[in-house]
Amino acid sequence: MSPQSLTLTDTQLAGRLRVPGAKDHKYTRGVLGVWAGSQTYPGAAVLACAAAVRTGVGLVRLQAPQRVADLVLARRPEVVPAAGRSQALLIGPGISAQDVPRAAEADAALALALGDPTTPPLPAVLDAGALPLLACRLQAGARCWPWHVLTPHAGEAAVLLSGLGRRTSRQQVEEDPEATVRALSAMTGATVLLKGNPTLVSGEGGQLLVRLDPGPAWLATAGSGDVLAGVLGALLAVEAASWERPDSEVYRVGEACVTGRGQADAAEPGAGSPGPAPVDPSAGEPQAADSAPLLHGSTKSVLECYQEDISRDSVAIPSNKTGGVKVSCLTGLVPVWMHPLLVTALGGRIHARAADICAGTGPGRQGRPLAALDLVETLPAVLEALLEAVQESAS
Ligand SMILES: NC(=O)C1=CN([C@@H]2O[C@H](COP(=O)(O)OP(=O)(O)OC[C@H]3O[C@@H](n4cnc5c(N)ncnc54)[C@H](O)[C@@H]3O)[C@@H](O)[C@H]2O)[C@@H](O)CC1
Ligand SMILES: Nc1ncnc2c1ncn2[C@@H]1O[C@H](COP(=O)(O)OP(=O)(O)O)[C@@H](O)[C@H]1O
Repeated sequence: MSPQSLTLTDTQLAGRLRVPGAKDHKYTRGVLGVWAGSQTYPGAAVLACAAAVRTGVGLVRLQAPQRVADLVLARRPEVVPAAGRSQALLIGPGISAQDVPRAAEADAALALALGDPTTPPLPAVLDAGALPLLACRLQAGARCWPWHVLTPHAGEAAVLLSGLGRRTSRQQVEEDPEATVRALSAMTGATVLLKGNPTLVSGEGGQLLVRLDPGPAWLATAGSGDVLAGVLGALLAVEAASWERPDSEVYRVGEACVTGRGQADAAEPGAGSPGPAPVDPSAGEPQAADSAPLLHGSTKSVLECYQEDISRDSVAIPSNKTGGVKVSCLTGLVPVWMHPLLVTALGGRIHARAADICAGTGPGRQGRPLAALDLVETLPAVLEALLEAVQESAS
């Protein structure tokens, strides 16, 4: 694949949003495990957890020192300050290497997110204090997968690149953010959102780049990146939860991988290709042609989709079922390997739109200062507007 730069509309991005169905409960809507906040930076955990809750995840679990947990609960009593199974992780806001015990906890969570030969990786947002820890683990031989979303600002990107052996200054990152974000994606294997103006997302080893509307410069305020991390964490958890449903897209992709269905669609991209036949959830597990390792609808099956040497261009699926809307992207079909990029870009877009509302910016309007917590309270309205846009484009 040659390097590509994608332009994605709000409606295309919003197609990745999921509306809960009648049979959903909190565990099917996504559980996010958060390692954020420390004695020095307790507020980062408040902002990240509140943002995740307001983005619409089923449950947020927090692993943090008591004082941090107390502050989070005072603001968001929905958060559960205890360990348990999570479908996605958010690691790093408000954690620094100087706080050695707290950094060690984050590092243990990072090991969980990265997986090992016996345990598959988990989708995870790796922000702030998680990034230097990641550099060490990558130097020791670990590798990210596309559902690891890194969210450095220019300073953190410089430290991360340097930690990976490419000595880079913050100034160099700011001079060439595109080269930086592509290099980080290539060197880590992750999806990378480089914050700032511009805000750029790169995936597929740096081959794909999305340039996002950065939002107003009022966003340059303490904690707004922690809010973005919470939004992204929630989106990943919702996405990962959907993999466990027998009628999910990934379940269907798994079927396409095993049976070869879907390849014909890719040969004739666009123009309303129907994609693999829908799975009838009432019919029990669909039968695969050979063995059915990809049909369990779990994180493992998603991992196998990436690990199998499938022809990437041939695994195309009809996009998201939100209201039966087709989210056309490039060809009218959204290949599974583009999902992390789209979900990450969607998070960035939600964040920027929330900022526009809070700051009151728009054509000819300079707006007003915003505070990071204001962004959080605006998130439901942003999500509602995006979902409405998807519905309108379908009708
Ligand atoms: N209320 C809170 O608890 C807050 C906690 N925060 C946490 O504070 C910790 C330290 O965060 P910092 O970002 O200040 O990192 P640092 O203080 O470690 O800054 C690292 C370097 O990056 C540069 N830098 C900082 N922001 C930049 C940007 N947006 N673009 C380019 N360069 C930039 C700085 O000049 C510095 O050279 C993180 O864990 C973060 O999550 C911040 O999010 C602020 C709010
Ligand atoms: N000049 C700017 N224009 C638009 N957005 C900006 C600008 N500067 C920073 N931002 C955005 O503000 C957020 C700041 O995040 P970050 O640097 O992590 O702050 P914090 O660590 O305080 O949360 C990012 O989303 C970034 O893209």
